[in-house]
Amino acid sequence: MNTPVPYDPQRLAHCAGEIIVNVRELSALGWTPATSSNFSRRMDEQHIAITVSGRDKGKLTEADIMVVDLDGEPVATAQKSSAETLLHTQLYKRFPEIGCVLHTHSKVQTVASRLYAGPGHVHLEGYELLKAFSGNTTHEISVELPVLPNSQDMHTLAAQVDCLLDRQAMWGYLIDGHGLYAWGRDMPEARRHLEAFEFLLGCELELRRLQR
Ligand SMILES: CSCCC(=O)C(=O)COP(=O)(O)O
Ligand SMILES: [Zn+2]
Repeated sequence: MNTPVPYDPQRLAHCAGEIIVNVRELSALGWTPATSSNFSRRMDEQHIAITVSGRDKGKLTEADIMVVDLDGEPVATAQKSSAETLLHTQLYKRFPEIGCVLHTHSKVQTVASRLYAGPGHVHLEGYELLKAFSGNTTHEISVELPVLPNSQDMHTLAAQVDCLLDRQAMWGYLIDGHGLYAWGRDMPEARRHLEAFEFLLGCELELRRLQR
């Protein structure tokens, strides 16, 4: 067994505080029902602060945030990290610039994932809000939000995500019948991307309803 690399407890307190404040707000919107969803923040090059599995995400305290290494192994704790830890660490490992990963289960995200699982992506085009995604300076672009088949095997899901990342730059993906992953360089950017996807998916669902 490898000796765990120590981390700065003050940095953990800072990251945990950021997660707690933001996730309470997301939870109040109804995006984390029934203990679903998970959240993480990069602490340094080797440590990730992430939610403990199974906790009520609307009532997070510091005791509900733990540390894992980039392989998802718990550091200096016997707690069990999110069942979906691998989907977080794969992003941190691959992209050193990623600082925050947010996963939610809103109704809009879940319904959209079911409707667009067939084509395997949601085509988002013509919206001013597309400028919310970092790197986009005009609404005259389109974004393909991938939709992956769900699996209880995180290695299967992570392999699918890796294939997508080989092909395209992206700030998030949906999992069929499950929810949305979104990320950014820090918490505000990850949150902006998450909110933009939620809003744009809501628009697409509303348009489909009106066009019926
Ligand atoms: C009750 S939700 C099922 C698991 C899930 O999808 C999720 O997001 C929460 O899992 P965690 O282990 O992170 O609590
Ligand atoms: Zn989930």
